[in-house]
Amino acid sequence: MSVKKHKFWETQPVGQFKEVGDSSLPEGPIEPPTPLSEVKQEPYNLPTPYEWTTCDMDSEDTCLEVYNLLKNNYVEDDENMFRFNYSKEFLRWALRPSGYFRSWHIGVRAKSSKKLVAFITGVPARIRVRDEVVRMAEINFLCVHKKLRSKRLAPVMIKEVTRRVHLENIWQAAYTAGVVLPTPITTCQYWHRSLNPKKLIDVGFSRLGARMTMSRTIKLYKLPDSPVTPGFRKMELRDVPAVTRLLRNYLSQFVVAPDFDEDDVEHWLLPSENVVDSYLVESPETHEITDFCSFYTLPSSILGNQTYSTLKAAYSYYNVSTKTPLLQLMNDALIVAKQKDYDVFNALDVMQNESFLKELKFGPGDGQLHYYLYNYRIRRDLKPSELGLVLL
Ligand SMILES: CCCCCCCCCCCCCC(=O)CSCCNC(=O)CCNC(=O)[C@H](O)C(C)(C)COP(=O)(O)OP(=O)(O)OC[C@H]1O[C@@H](n2cnc3c(N)ncnc32)[C@H](O)[C@@H]1OP(=O)(O)O
Ligand SMILES: CN(C)Cc1n[nH]c2ccc(-c3ccc(F)cc3OCCn3ccnc3)cc12
Repeated sequence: MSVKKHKFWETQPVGQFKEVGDSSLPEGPIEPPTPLSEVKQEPYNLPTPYEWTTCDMDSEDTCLEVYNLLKNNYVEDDENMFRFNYSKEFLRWALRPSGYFRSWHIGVRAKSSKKLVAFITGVPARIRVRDEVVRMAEINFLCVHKKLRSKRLAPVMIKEVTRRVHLENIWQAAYTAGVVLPTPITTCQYWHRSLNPKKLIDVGFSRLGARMTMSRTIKLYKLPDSPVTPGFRKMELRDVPAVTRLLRNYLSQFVVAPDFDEDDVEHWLLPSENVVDSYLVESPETHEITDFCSFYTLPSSILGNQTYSTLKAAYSYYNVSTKTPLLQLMNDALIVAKQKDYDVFNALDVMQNESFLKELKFGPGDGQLHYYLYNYRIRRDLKPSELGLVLL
């Protein structure tokens, strides 16, 4: 039982720590929707020196401001050696799916300097929880400038994005965090597969194994020069209907998963240079599409290293295997990532990922990623293998 005081989160419609284990509480929304006329019409108050701003990600200048705020102030690993460095094109992709609301791309500026000092976003998504498809907001990119931390700005930003989501008649949300908050629906481990072990050791991401030399380590992680599966190729626009069928069928086995339609698949899974890569297996005999794998590109800045400034990382996204063994499919994903000069391939232990992690020489990461639902209780917390949702 956690004794931590969550002064803000205790006021929110989320599972509270003291309720953990009380399976008498019904599954579903914690609070009913409010009539739209009763939703607060005006923004929450910020401390005097600050003002709200809506960030138009189509604007090159604004997108650059958001990029720089995150590049300098967003998530770091536990040892503060790396910081996510989401690219501008990645941010535009992540924040503008079909049906997005510009008003959910919320910034805070200092009134005097007009500098962007904080950010939080939502994008609309249809998330299935068991048999219920729920319209939700996926909340992400919460960031307060390092100089403005511990001033209780985050709760104001969370309340403001909640208010703007409510105005669109959406009452649930999904989000993930590396920190424990009331109350995770599941807690995942992340794993790393070295592709460029020399660089990873040089920058301190990995350590040379005991009784291992560098050349032995390079050999250990060596991969073939090209994919081994016949019919393995990049996804194209014409594949959207087949990939949608394949993915919907695969995701139906999980307790929580996105309810992707063809529009969603076109946006989230069609390859986009330096943002998202997706491949499929088209049977050379029948031309049926039998398997699919994808990863997104999220570099991390390397803090305080003279030689290298950036870690090029691929993150496992959605993968479906119906004919090709998942192990072989994911090994082909590793092979193309290595071909494209990624340093490391990361994966969470969600979906069926656990079945390939150890065998493909992934090593465990040093932290966890917690998944949360807002205003939606589920009967008991899930195993990572019951989760079919990957947030960026
Ligand atoms: C119906 C629609 C609903 C939509 C909304 C749904 C909910 C969406 C929720 C958001 C989901 C975002 C998902 C996402 O973006 C992915 S998680 C990544 C979050 N961002 C970072 O870690 C970047 C670096 N850190 C920062 O910028 C600051 O430390 C942040 C801004 C994180 C906190 O700023 P700060 O200056 O360090 O702290 P105060 O302002 O003084 O505030 C302290 C309070 O904030 C609570 N806190 C700390 N970290 C949090 C986190 N990651 N989520 C939620 N709450 C978080 C903390 O527990 C405390 O509340 P408590 O006293 O109750 O414990
Ligand atoms: C998901 N999305 C919301 C971003 C996000 N927020 N908080 C996080 C905490 C961990 C991971 C994560 C997820 C998968 C993974 F393989 C490695 C990870 O972090 C490694 C540690 N690290 C942090 C920064 N640079 C390296 C992502 C996130």
